[in-house]
Amino acid sequence: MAEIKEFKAESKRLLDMMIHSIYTHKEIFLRELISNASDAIDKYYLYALQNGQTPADLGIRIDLDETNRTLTISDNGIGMDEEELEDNLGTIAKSGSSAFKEEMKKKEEAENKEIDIIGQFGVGFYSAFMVADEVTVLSRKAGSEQAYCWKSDGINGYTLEPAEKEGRGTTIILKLKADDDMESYSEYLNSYMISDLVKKYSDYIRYPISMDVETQKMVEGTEDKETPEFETVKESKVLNSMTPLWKKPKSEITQEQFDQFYKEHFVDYRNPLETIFFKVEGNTSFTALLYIPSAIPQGFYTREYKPGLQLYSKGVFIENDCEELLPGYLRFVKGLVDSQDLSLNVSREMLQHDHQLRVIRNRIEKKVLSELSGLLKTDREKYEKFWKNFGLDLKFGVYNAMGRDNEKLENLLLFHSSAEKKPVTLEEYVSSMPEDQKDIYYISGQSIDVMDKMPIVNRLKSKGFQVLLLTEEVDEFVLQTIGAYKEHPFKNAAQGDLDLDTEEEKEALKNQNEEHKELLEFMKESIPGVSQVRLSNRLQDDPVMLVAGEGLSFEMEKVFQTMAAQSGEEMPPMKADRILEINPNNKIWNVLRTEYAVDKNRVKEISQVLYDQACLIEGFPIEDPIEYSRKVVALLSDLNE
Ligand SMILES: Nc1ncnc2c1ncn2[C@@H]1O[C@H](COP(=O)(O)OP(=O)(O)OP(=O)(O)O)[C@@H](O)[C@H]1O
Repeated sequence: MAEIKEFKAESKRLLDMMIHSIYTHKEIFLRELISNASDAIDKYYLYALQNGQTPADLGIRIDLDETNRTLTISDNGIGMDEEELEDNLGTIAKSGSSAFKEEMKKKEEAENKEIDIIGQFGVGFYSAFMVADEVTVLSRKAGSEQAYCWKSDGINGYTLEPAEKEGRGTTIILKLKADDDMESYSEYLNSYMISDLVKKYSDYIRYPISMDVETQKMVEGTEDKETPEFETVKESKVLNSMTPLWKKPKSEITQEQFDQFYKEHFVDYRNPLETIFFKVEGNTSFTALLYIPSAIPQGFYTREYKPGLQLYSKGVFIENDCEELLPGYLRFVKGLVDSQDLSLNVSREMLQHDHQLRVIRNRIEKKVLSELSGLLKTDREKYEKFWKNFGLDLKFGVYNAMGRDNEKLENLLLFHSSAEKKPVTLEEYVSSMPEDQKDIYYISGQSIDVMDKMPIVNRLKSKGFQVLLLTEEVDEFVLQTIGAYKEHPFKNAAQGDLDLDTEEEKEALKNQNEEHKELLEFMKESIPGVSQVRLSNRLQDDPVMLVAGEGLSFEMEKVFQTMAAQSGEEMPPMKADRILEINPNNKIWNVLRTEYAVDKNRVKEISQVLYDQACLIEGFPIEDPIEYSRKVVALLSDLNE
């Protein structure tokens, strides 16, 4: 009987912690052991080259034995001698791989691109004890005839003794724990489960990982029968695809392969709209394969939608949906990042330094934006398709940045133009402005058609000015955040003074307002809620219009009201200043003037009806519809008198 050696004291504590708390998913034990096997083969590869041997048939094997409840992982890598087994597996957190890397560095052979060691902490091996209550390691070092057997239950120490083994390498046998209420360890004996785990975590390990899997085969000699017979046979199958698509040079990848990869990995049956593939070399080197979907992803607007990119470290899968890799407004981007420079924490489940992530995220952001800007210039139709799906996200990007880095996104924005009858960029708007136009005009509303017919829009159009017709709630906030584009301020056409009149027109209007000051004041007093009633040249044919004062616009008021209603919280009412403008060229103005001399009460009634009408045009509910209807009918009835 071999002598039982104790784990070193600190190792004992670490082991317990390992098994119970470092990893959140028990299944990653397979990833750890496969990564170790792959590292060992890498090391052998180098050893073989240095010793004039030709490495051949390198690979990893998985064997499942239901009867004995064992899962075995074998590799034909470098193997371990007695001392290494003792050192590497008897002391937790002593990584032979990091010692190897140090040595490599010293020899300045680390340049050798073939060597890309995954292990660094010296704890991964122990994850085996999360699923096994006995682990046996049979190992024979390359160049030695003697093998050794290390065995442990993970609690009481380990035994180490000479053993027999054919060929070099390491075989690790896990005796799986018995199933309990919390966990079914038996599932690690299921070949489908193991295939899935290899695909998930170790698909891009560059040596073949093979396993016997059951397949249906036609029984020989039955092919000519009416119903050919089938039998279940076990066949060795390679489970991993080995070379990650993104590790190939761009010139060797077809768009079809990119598309196929997207569809397989990112749950979409459509081809992506755009593929972005790039590598960055430097302090933080990485490869990114990104996609812009051609349609809004399923559940995009629900809480369940998980933004973020897949993260790989040296081809080994680390996590899905890594949000830190993307700014929020690019949450529609799908794809992955693979970096060899990430400082992962011990469990490889979390990233330690957000600095590296920030570097990667900034590069990704820049790249995506420059690709979008290229698309806007070279393929407008495609860009507009993108804009239709994800333009809202870019707008939120502007809004949430609160005026920081406006230049980053402002040139990618599109708004519907009254002149072009299609979306235009701010650059396009400004470059088609007549010389006497100072401001960029916009108006907000529910429908482009309705806004396009609005009196003020017609007025601006008649002067050769185009108007941006905004339909989304966030639009006005976005323009306010930007403030001005190329020194042209944004101006809400339905708000404040537009300063469109000539000096003479301004003078004439001022005089008119002065002359009828008393009537206008009387009207104001008759309408609760308005801050001013005035004559205006803003209107062409229509009798009245409701205009907001400087500050809050009507559309913003509506947005705040909706927000307050949704939150259910008591908020102080956010109200835009209401100004009623009257067209002095409309017949109603004459009526008001005449009636003011004879029947002030009637002027009061007409004023209130006009105000309610202006509210309706602006999309506000009228306060007392019954009263409004009574007044209209009364006024109509008067026509016959
Ligand atoms: N299959 C193997 N063949 C040869 N050596 C191995 C094998 N598995 C483990 N080792 C040795 O045991 C050491 C400890 O392995 P362990 O998985 O605990 O740590 P690591 O791989 O170095 O780091 P990490 O914690 O990042 O996985 C390794 O560094 C390696 O030297």
